[in-house]
Amino acid sequence: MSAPEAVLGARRTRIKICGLTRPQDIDAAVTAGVDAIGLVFYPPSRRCLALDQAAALRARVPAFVGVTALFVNPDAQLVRGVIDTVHPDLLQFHGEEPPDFCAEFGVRHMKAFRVGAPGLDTAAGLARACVSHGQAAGWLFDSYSAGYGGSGSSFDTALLADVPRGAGVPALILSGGLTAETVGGQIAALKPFAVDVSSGVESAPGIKDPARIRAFVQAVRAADAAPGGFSGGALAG
Ligand SMILES: O=C(O)c1ccccc1NCC(=O)[C@H](O)[C@H](O)COP(=O)(O)O
Repeated sequence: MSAPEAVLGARRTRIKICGLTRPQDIDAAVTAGVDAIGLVFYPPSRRCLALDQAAALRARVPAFVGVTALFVNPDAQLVRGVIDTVHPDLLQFHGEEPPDFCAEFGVRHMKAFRVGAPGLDTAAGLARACVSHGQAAGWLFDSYSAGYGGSGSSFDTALLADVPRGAGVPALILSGGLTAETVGGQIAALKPFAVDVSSGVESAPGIKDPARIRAFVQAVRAADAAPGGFSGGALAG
C-alpha cells in the first residue's frame, strides 16, 4: 500500500448494480454499500422501466449514491425525457452511439463496449474505439451478447490489454457475467476502477437478491483488502 493509502486508508473498487426494478432492491443495494444504481431504458430488456417507475425508484436513492440511466441506440427524445424526469447523475450508452451523440445532452456519460463485437474483437480495435470516446467519464466493458447486455456472460479480458489507463483517461469499469465468486479474481488481475453487475445478483431478470448483493459487495471489499489490492484503475497510471 502506498504512503497516501497508508495514511488515508485503503481506497476501494467502486460498485454499480444495474437493472433494478423494485423499491426493496434499491434499499438492499444502498444498505449493502454500492456506489451506483443502474436503471434500464431499453424496451426489449426485461429490466426496462417506465419513466414514472424510474422516477419513483430514483427518489429512494440517497445522496452520495449515483443513479445511471442506461440506453441502447436511443433516440434523443427518450434520453431527454429520462433526463427531465429521472434526473440521472450519469448516462450509459450501451449500443453503437457515436461520440457526439453521447456528449450532446450535457450530462456526463459512460460508453459501453461489447468486447467481441465486430471491430471490438481485437485489442487494437478495442483501444481505437475507446480513444474515439475520449469525452466519456468511464469506459464500461461488457460481453458481446444478442440482447446487448445484462446477459450474465463474460468475455476474454486479455482483449483489454491495449486500453489506455491512467490519470486524465476515462475510468475502466468491468462488467459481463461477474459474480461474488469471480469478481475478486478479476479485481486482482485487472484493477478496474469499478465493477458492474446485474445477473450475478439476481434470482430472476430484474429481481435482485439481497443476499447475493451483500455477497458481491463483500467479495469486492475482500479483494481490495488483499495484498496488492485496489490500485485505482484509471487513476493508477
Ligand atoms: O441489464 C440489461 O437488461 C441490459 C440490456 C441491454 C443493454 C445493457 C443492459 N445492462 C447493462 C449493464 O450495465 C449490465 O450490468 C451489464 O451488461 C452486465 O450484465 P450482467 O452480465 O448480467 O452482469
